[in-house]
Amino acid sequence: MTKPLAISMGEPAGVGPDIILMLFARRGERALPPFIVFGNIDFLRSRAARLGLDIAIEAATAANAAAIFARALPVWDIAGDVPDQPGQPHDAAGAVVVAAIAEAVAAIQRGECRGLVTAPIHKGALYHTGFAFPGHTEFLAALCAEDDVVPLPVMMLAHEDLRTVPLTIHVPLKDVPGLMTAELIHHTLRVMDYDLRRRFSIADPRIAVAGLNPHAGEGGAIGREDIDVIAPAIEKARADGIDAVGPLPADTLFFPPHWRSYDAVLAMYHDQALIPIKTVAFDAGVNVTLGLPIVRTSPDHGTAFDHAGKGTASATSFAAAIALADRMTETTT
Ligand SMILES: NC(=O)C1=CN([C@@H]2O[C@H](COP(=O)(O)OP(=O)(O)OC[C@H]3O[C@@H](n4cnc5c(N)ncnc54)[C@H](O)[C@@H]3O)[C@@H](O)[C@H]2O)C=CC1
Ligand SMILES: NCC(=O)COP(=O)(O)O
Repeated sequence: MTKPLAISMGEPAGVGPDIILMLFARRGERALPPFIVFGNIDFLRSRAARLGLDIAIEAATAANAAAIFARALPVWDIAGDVPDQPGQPHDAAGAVVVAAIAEAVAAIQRGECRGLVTAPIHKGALYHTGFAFPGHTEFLAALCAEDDVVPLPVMMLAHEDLRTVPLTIHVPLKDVPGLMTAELIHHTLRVMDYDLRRRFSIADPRIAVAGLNPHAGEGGAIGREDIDVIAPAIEKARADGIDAVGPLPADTLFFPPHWRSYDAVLAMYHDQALIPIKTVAFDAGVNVTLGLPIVRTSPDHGTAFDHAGKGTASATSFAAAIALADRMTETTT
C-alpha cells in the first residue's frame, strides 16, 4: 500500500482546514494521492459541518490511512482545545498547531509517511503563545537536527519555471545587510544547487543572484554589499562548480525573459523573492523547504482570515503543493 503524505492542519482560525476538507471532498476529480491530516478531529468535523461538506472523517494511523482514504478523511488525532472560530485565533489551540507539525515530521522520520504538506500557520498568533521559531522553515530544520547539528533550511517559492529563494526570511528589513554574509550566500547556493538536482531533477542548474542595492550598487556608489559580500560568495560558489551568476540588478532580473534563462533566483530578502512569485502566480505558487532530509511543501498564501469558514478560499496553491510533494516523493513508497 502507498504511504500517505502527511498534512499538518495549520491555524484553525484560518483557511488551511477549509481547503484540506474541500480538497478531500473533491479528491477523485483532482486525482489526489492519499494523505493523512495531523490535527484535532473534533475541530475538523465541526469545520466540515460549518462548510456543509458531507464527508466522513475517521481517526487513523499512517499505516491504515491509505486504505481509509477512499471512504473517509484519515486524521491523526491530536487532543486539545481547538474551538471552531473562523478568523479568531485561540491561544489554547497553539499547542495543537505546533504538535501537528512535530508529529507529522516524526511520522516521516519513522518512514510511515512520504513527505509533509503544511497548511498555513498564523505567525503572530503562535508567537503570542511562545512559539520560538520565525516560521515552519526554521522549526522544521530544528526537528530535523541530527546530533545537535541543525541543517540550513532554505525557503523556495516555486511556480513552473520561476523559482525564487529569499536569503534572509522573516527578519526586519533594517537587519538584512548585517545578516547577509558571504558564508550564508555561499551555503545557500550550495543547498539550492544540490536540491535543484535532487528534488527538481535539473541536471545543470543555473542560478541568478540578485543584488541588494539599486542597480546592484552601481559600482559601489549606491552601497557596497554587492561588491564586498555578494560577488565574493558567487565567485566561491563558481569555484565549487555551481553555475551562479550575479549580482544582478533585482528590478530587471524579474523581467520575464531574464528569469526564464535561470532555474532559480537567489534574492537577498523576503519581499524581493516573494513579490515576483505572488505577482505571477499568487494562486498557484508553492513554498518548498530545501536543505532538509524530508520533503516539505506548502501553499504560498497565508491564513486568509477573511475567507475562513466560508468555503470561498481558493484551493489551487494547496493542490499544487500536494502535487509537488507527491512528485518529489514518488519513489518513496
Ligand atoms: N506557510 C505559512 O504558514 C504562511 C503563513 N502566513 C501567515 O498568514 C498570516 C496572514 O498573512 P497575510 O499577509 O494576510 O497573507 P494571506 O495570504 O493570508 O492573505 C493575503 C490576501 O490574499 C487573500 N488570500 C490568501 N489566500 C487565499 C486563498 N486561498 N483564497 C482566496 N484568497 C486568499 C486573503 O484573503 C488576503 O486578501 C500571517 O500570520 C502570516 O505569517 C503567510 C504566508 C505563508
Ligand atoms: N511568507 C512566507 C511564509 O510566511 C512561509 O513561512 P514558513 O512558515 O514556511 O516558514
